[in-house]
Amino acid sequence: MEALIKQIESEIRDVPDFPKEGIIFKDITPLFKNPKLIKEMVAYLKMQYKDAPIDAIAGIESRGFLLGVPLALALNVPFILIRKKGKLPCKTIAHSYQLEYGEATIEVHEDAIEPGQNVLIHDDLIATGGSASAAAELIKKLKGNVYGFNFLIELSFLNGEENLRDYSKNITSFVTY
Ligand SMILES: O=P(O)(O)OC[C@H]1O[C@H](OP(=O)(O)OP(=O)(O)O)[C@H](O)[C@@H]1O
Ligand SMILES: Nc1ncnc2[nH]cnc12
Repeated sequence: MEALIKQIESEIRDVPDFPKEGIIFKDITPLFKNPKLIKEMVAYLKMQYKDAPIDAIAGIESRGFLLGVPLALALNVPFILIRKKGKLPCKTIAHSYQLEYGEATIEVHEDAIEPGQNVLIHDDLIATGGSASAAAELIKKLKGNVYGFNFLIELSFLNGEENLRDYSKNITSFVTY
C-alpha cells in the first residue's frame, strides 16, 4: 500500500493558479497515462470493498467517472452517473452547492437506483465536500443509503470530510494533502 501511495503521489501534478489565482490544481491526468498504476489502484479498492454491502457506485462528473467505472466493474455492481445540470436526458432530481471555485448544480436520473440500495459515492478529489455532500443528498432523495465515500485525493485543509460525516463515517482516499 505504501509503495502504491508513493507512486500515486509522485504522478499527481500540481498546477498553481488554475483555474483561478490561489488554487493549486491537482492534475490527475498523468496517472491515467499509466495503465499499470490504474490497475493496481482498482485492485486495491476491490480488496478494500470486497466484503462491503455495496449495491452501486455513484460517480461525480467528470473526473469521478474515471476510476468510478472500473471500480464498479471490479465490484460487479451498477455505475450511476451524477452529472452537471442539463446533461441527463430523462427525468432527474437536482441539488445545488458551492465549489472551491464557483457554484454548481448536479443531477441524477430518478430511476438510477432502487429505494434501500447501498451506494458508494466516488470522486477524484474532495475539496470543500460540496460536490460529495450534494451527491449524498441526491442518493437520499432517491431513498438510497449512502454506504460511504471514496476519493483519490483529499484536500484536508479545506475540512470537506466534516460535511460528509453525517451521511457516512466510511470515508477513504489514497492521498491526503
Ligand atoms: O469538494 P468540492 O469543493 O465540491 O470540490 C471537488 C469537486 O471539484 C472538482 O470537480 P469540477 O467541478 O472541477 O469538475 P470536473 O470533474 O468535471 O473537472 C472535483 O472533480 C470534484 O468533483
Ligand atoms: N485544487 C483542486 N485541484 C483539482 N481539482 C479540484 N477540485 C476542487 N479543487 C480542486
